[in-house]
Amino acid sequence: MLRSPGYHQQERLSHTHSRKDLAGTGKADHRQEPPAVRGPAFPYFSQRDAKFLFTATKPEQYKRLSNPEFTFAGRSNVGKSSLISAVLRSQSLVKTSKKPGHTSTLNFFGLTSSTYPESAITVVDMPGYGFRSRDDWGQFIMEYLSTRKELKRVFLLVEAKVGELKTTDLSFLELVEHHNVPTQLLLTKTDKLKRTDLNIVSGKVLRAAMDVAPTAVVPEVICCSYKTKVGVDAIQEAILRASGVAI
Ligand SMILES: Nc1nc2c(ncn2[C@@H]2O[C@H](COP(=O)(O)OP(=O)(O)OP(=O)(O)O)[C@@H](O)[C@H]2O)c(=O)[nH]1
Ligand SMILES: [Mg+2]
Repeated sequence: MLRSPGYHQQERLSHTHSRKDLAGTGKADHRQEPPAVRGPAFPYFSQRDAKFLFTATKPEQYKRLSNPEFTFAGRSNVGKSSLISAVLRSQSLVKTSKKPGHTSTLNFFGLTSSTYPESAITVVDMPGYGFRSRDDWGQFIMEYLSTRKELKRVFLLVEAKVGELKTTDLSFLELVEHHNVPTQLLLTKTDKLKRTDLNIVSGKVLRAAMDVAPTAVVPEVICCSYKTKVGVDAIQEAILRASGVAI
């Protein structure tokens, strides 16, 4: 059972769009604030350095870790690696590229410091599905999602400007529903969209995801941008709350 208890009881985060918002007046908060990542999770993340743990292209290569694991998934070029580098506050460690299909292995990262030499959480960067993805990637994803006991939550990234879930996203959601993996939508590159459009897109995407994966999908979208750093604090907070780390 991979579901984290009580995830649905999360407090409302800034830059998030909950199911309640969608049914209501559309007064969700999507302010594009200046690049300041100073939410309640900031002390935890700022006191630790990102550390590359290992890389994997097949299940035998990913080691067992006792820490809760958070995996960033989504179509190629949606901004997974960029967002991880912002969340972990390490631009040099996580490689990004303008070209889709850049990340080609499953890359595992931890957070450590001299005071806390053992990382308490793991963040995983997935290769994108869709454009230029490997033929056997679907099988690899399936094995990872179905067997990885450490997996606490998947963040499924959808580019705000695309404005909808593609067939590959829907297939991915069917998988997480089948394997009962809590999955939270991140609407990315929100700097490219007007706030009013963002409200509409958040609602549309969340409803579509919940139709396919009503049990797995966390009923709250985080709107984020690597460029402006909006929503990075909300992702950090979601990670710590789902891990049971006190903040
Ligand atoms: N405008 C804007 N561009 C972004 C943002 N996040 C990422 N990008 C750009 O989008 C491109 C792809 O970013 P990556 O982080 O490498 O995307 P990815 O999902 O890891 O891609 P793959 O590894 O190929 O699957 C890069 O050129 C980034 O600079 C954002 O928030 N806003
Ligand atoms: Mg990448």
